[in-house]
Amino acid sequence: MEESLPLSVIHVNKSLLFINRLHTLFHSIALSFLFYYRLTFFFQHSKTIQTPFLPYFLVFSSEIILSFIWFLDQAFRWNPITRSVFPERLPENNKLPNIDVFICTADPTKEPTLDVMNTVLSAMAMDYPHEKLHVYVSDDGGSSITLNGMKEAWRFAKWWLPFCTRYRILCRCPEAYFSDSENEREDFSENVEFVTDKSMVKQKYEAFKESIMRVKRDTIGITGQNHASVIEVIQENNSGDEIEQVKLPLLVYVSREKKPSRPHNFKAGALNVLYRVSAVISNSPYILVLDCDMFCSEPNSARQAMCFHLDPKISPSLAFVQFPQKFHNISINDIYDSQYRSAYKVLWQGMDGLQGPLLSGTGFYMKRESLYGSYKTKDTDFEVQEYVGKSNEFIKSLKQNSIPNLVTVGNALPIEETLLLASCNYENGTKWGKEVGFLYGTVCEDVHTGIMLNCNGWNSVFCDPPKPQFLGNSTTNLNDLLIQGLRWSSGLLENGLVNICPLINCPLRRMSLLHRFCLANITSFPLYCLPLWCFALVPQICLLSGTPLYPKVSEPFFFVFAFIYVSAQVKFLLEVLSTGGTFRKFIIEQRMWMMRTITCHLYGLLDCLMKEFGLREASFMPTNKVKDEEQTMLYQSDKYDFRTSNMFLVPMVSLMIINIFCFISGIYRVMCLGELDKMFIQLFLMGYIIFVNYPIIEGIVIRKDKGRISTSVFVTSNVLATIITCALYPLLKKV
Ligand SMILES: O=c1ccn([C@@H]2O[C@H](COP(=O)(O)OP(=O)(O)O[C@H]3O[C@H](CO)[C@@H](O)[C@H](O)[C@H]3O)[C@@H](O)[C@H]2O)c(=O)[nH]1
Ligand SMILES: [Mn+2]
Repeated sequence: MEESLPLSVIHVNKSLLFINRLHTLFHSIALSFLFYYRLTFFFQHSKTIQTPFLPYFLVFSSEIILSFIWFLDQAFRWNPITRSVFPERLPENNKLPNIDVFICTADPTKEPTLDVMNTVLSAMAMDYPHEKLHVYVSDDGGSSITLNGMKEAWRFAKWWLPFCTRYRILCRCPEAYFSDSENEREDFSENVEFVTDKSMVKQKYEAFKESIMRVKRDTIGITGQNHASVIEVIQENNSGDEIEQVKLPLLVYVSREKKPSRPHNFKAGALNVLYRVSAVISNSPYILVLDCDMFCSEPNSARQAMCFHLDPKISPSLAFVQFPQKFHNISINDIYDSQYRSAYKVLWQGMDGLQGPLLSGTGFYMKRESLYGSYKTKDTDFEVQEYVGKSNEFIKSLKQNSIPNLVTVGNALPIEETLLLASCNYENGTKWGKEVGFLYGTVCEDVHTGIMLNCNGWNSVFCDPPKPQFLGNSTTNLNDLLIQGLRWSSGLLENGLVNICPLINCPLRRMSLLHRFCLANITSFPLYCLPLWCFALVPQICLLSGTPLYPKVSEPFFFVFAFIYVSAQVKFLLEVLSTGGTFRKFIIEQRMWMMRTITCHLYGLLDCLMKEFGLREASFMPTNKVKDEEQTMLYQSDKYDFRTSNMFLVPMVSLMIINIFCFISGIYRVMCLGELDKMFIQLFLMGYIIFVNYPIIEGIVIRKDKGRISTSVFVTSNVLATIITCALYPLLKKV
């Protein structure tokens, strides 16, 4: 009886589905009227040349691009689903499969060691048989600080893990646990033994913290870009500890070899080294990947993921179970939309109803086998070596089909072999990063790898339980956010335009059309920058010269445009409200969309093109994770921190100046020349842009704090705005 109960169920919100499809239908009809209107204009235009051609052409092209991306976007809304899991129905502990946990860190100055170790500890303390967990940390910085931190973490784990298990602690990240009193379980808070144990463990934690803080920078001779491979299994150093023997998960430090002359392929390169090294040590059939800033906040994710991986109906084609990225450092109003609401509350659910969500870089349980590529089709040993490299131990691990090499900790570990597997030259002439493992050639290795898996016929599952299983650090200032956004848009475009174009390059039988649309949408949405730049400039400058680009209010086609605007806004508002947002969030998300699109998506596009033409090298700048008091204060009081480079700020401010200037001139025209009927839509567009981006005006005019927009930026932006206006005005009027 027990056996027949499902491990997971799917929920479909029928009314949501109905509303979505109805909206798609009506909105598409309205868009076809819009196209009809524009095309008839071009048709008539060729006969009567009164109005300039260029602005119409630009606006119409922008409308086509926007509609195209909107159309692809509807695939996410077609069949959204959610899932629930029943981990209590899993087989007993000794029948559960082994799991290897991969944690990546790159730079101890940008990624504080204490935080990284908290991630390590939270993963070691998961509610899963400890002998079945193996935690591997990749240190791309090759820093003794990290290695030392892991030794300290290991010592502390001997106290932390038994404490978590004994009292069934919910939050297993020590820092989060000790800084939040709400983490206590009701049933123990009165218990005397618990209280003494807790204070004892807390003391140990303080000591652990101090020992990490105490370590001075001791990295003379090695730098992040130049060091030999180091692999060390963190072990008992029987220092006569008074504590009883506790079984801890295996903990391994891995720092791959790096040479300045050799490309190291960023995080994907690091993950592939962990993938090989772990194959000859533990070779677990499942892999959990975590960024160093993303800790396990609840201990159950492994069991929840197993509800899919061990389900005979889902498992055969299942590559990975993705959990959403959720963040612990987000303020109530979330002024930067740092939580990426739409991705993890709308898009991933939508893809889950098709072939499964995209790989999101962290918080996923991957089936080891899914990254083998087509190794099974290779016949001779020679072919296999050409494919995955020369390590016989590694090749053996593939054949063993996930039987662990290591059963008990303390066996002689193949360290020599692992050093070879972590060396720079190992991948020479093989298919690593092209067909095997995580893919190279992009700074969005996650999306790229996910798409490749889909193309090879693998599926994925989105698991978003009510309580967040993983909590990370999101970007909470404009500078970090825009730098990260630039990297993403450049990487995504690279995926979409260059590496694998999802619309064209996947075998049809392996991927449905709708899923293809989703992938195409995700990899091409940075192209939004083209229409948005156009809508931020062309109608504005045309208003100055009195060129109307839209139908008059008194014409019937006015209602087509009005309908499109209102229907898009209402649909979006409903979506925000129904996924836990507020009206304010609805405005904030539009603002961030505009700010990101105007700046980082444009630069991302340029970056991608330059990389394509060999003018620039790919770079992965890790996001800053060090907290800054002042910046946090601005963030918590909902003030934008405009301290970012001029490259980002000046275009934003210039466009705002142009919009305000044209809006005022527009009002004048309306008053003096009575052109409201003719110019209403253009005037409205400017009003809308100014209203949504009001904080920029505040940053220039009202604010006095350090995060405001400085006078020099304002002056530079004015110069740029004047140049743009003077250049475009005659062009848009005459051509
Ligand atoms: O050369 C590198 C660069 C980065 N990392 C690690 O990669 C992770 C992600 O880097 P982070 O700076 O935190 O970037 P984010 O923009 O926050 O990361 C998002 O975007 C990345 C792709 O651009 C994904 O890999 C991540 O999972 C996703 O959270 C971190 O653990 C880094 O330590 C490395 O190991 N080696
Ligand atoms: Mn991160």
